[in-house]
Amino acid sequence: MKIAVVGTGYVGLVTGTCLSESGHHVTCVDVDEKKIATLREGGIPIYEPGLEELVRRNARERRLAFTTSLAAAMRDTEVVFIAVGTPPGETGEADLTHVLTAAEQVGRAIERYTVVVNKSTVPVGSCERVREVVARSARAEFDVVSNPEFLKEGSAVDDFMRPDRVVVGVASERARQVMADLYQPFVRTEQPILFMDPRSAELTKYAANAMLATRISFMNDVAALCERLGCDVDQVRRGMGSDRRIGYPFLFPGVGFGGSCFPKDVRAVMTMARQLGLDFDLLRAVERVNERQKRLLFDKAVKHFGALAGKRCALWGLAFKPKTDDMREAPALTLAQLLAGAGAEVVAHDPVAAEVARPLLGPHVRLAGEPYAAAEGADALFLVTEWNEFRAPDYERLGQIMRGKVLFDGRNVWDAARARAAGFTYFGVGRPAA
Ligand SMILES: NC(=O)c1ccc[n+]([C@@H]2O[C@H](COP(=O)([O-])OP(=O)(O)OC[C@H]3O[C@@H](n4cnc5c(N)ncnc54)[C@H](O)[C@@H]3O)[C@@H](O)[C@H]2O)c1
Ligand SMILES: O=c1ccn([C@@H]2O[C@H](COP(=O)(O)OP(=O)(O)O[C@H]3O[C@H](CO)[C@@H](O)[C@H](O)[C@H]3O)[C@@H](O)[C@H]2O)c(=O)[nH]1
Repeated sequence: MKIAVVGTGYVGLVTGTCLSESGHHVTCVDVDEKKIATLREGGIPIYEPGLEELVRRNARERRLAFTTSLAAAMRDTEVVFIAVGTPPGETGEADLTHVLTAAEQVGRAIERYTVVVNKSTVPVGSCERVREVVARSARAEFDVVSNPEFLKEGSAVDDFMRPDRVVVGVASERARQVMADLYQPFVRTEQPILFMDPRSAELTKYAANAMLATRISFMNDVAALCERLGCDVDQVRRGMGSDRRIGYPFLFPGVGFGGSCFPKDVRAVMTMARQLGLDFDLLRAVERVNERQKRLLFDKAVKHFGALAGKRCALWGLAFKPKTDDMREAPALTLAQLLAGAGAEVVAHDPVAAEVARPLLGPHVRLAGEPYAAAEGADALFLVTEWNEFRAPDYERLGQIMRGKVLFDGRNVWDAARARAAGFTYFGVGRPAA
């Protein structure tokens, strides 16, 4: 099939590349000329494991192309994906400006039967709004389909290639067949394509993210309880997760959830509910717990040190999760700002996200090119993002180069007993004090 993808961000670029990998001819479009130039030169504008190699190969084999011209990308196209950003508007509702602009441009370029697939995360009813906008200028028949994306950053290619399920909200049999053909290579084992009405598909995306965020805030509250009761949240988590009705994923307590999706999608669901006269109290609590959690390591440091002025604090990890350079709503930003605001000297290291983080951190946070360089002379070391290279630190070396011997492990990945045996004061999240 000939496919166009509008928007070459995390979702659009992964979608376009994976579809070309399955043999289709894909043209990715973006208004950002710099992104398109980078892609045309064989680079990729984001860090996503495994993606660059796939982009290069499919481009070389002429199944994947990049352009800033949507009209050119849509020539003879049977399917066009819309994968542009839906940032939160002022009231918390998803801002549809980019989606509707893209829909308008797509409408003008339609010259043959086309399936318009919305992949962006959008409020219920958006599919219908896209249909109305496209209808104003389309010169041929078309259908609009809702196909929310569930990939996670850091494992996006794998998630797309082997999805737990594919959700397709579709009203027409013709479009349903096109979508079934398109996704068939990715659901060859037992994973289903779940066909449903477009409104239900749109809500499924928000409900899934809100549920996952709820699990995380729930565990962060369980961790707080553990600290006060002298329990170990790791053991409680294992005990809970082994119940098949609960399961293990997304039960890790930490420094709060960040990223471009959970915070904005939780807010969007609350706004959607409020506009309908419903109070989604549960999600208000999820958000409140998350705000508290982003401050947790700072509060622990204040409790331990008293005043932080003049203390040197080293941060390992800045990205909102490992294996990405995405800094959107990263908990590290909150921690760095709080520490710097309290007069501490902050030095941070991230293996990938440092350049993206630099302008967001402000002048008071220094970046180090290497983890131990960040820890040099520090009074305390904070683990914020659990990159693999931070998981087994050299405690002896840290003991020699740090000024103080205090560790704040925001992800519970360090061995508390080993750290304490090496003379460190160790604080985790929901782990018992020594
Ligand atoms: N990032 C994720 O992990 C993820 C996962 C699932 C769903 N989503 C959802 O997918 C959507 C896209 O997210 P993202 O993270 O890929 O966004 P992004 O900000 O990384 O990328 C969006 C891209 O769209 C481009 N764009 C905007 N308007 C355009 C237009 N009219 N024509 C062409 N290009 C245009 C922008 O220049 C940008 O490059 C959002 O709704 C998001 O909520 C994101
Ligand atoms: O047990 C856990 C799991 C995650 N997190 C945090 O939660 C945030 C989000 O992590 P993750 O979900 O792995 O990354 P995203 O790329 O934001 O993916 C989420 O958001 C995407 C955009 O909607 C969806 O497509 C995915 O299914 C959904 O997992 C990060 O800050 C993680 O550190 C925890 O604190 N504890």
